[in-house]
Amino acid sequence: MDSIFLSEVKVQTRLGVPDWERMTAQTIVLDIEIAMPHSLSCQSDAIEDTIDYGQVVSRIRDTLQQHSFKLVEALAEHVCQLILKEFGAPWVKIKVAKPGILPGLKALGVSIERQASA
Ligand SMILES: Nc1nc2c(c(=O)[nH]1)N=C([C@H](O)[C@@H](O)CO)CN2
Repeated sequence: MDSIFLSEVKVQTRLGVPDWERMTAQTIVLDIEIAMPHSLSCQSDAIEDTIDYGQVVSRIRDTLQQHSFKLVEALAEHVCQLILKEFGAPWVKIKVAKPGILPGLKALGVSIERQASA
């Protein structure tokens, strides 16, 4: 399986269980792996034959600016479903990290993976 990876993508979004936390945007960090539907672009050298990672990042920033979530789990699911449906990926794995939330640790969050439904 060929895949695209996006490491430590910083995104501004409103996220958190308490209402006050969702009143202003905070920085979250995403690590994303996206399976490619095929490996055609390796031979064709054409952007049309692959998932354009620049468009993926742009779409994620756009949707997370418009939406607000309480849980990192719900945010991760939203981004997974967007990538599967809008970019035709067969599989995606996402790690969502919230840095600097609790004292004594660098970041916390979730990692989920999803497959496109048949
Ligand atoms: N499993 C989770 N636990 C918690 C979350 C979450 O998104 N998933 N969020 C919070 C709060 O938003 C916290 O990060 C800041 O007040 C607590 N636990």
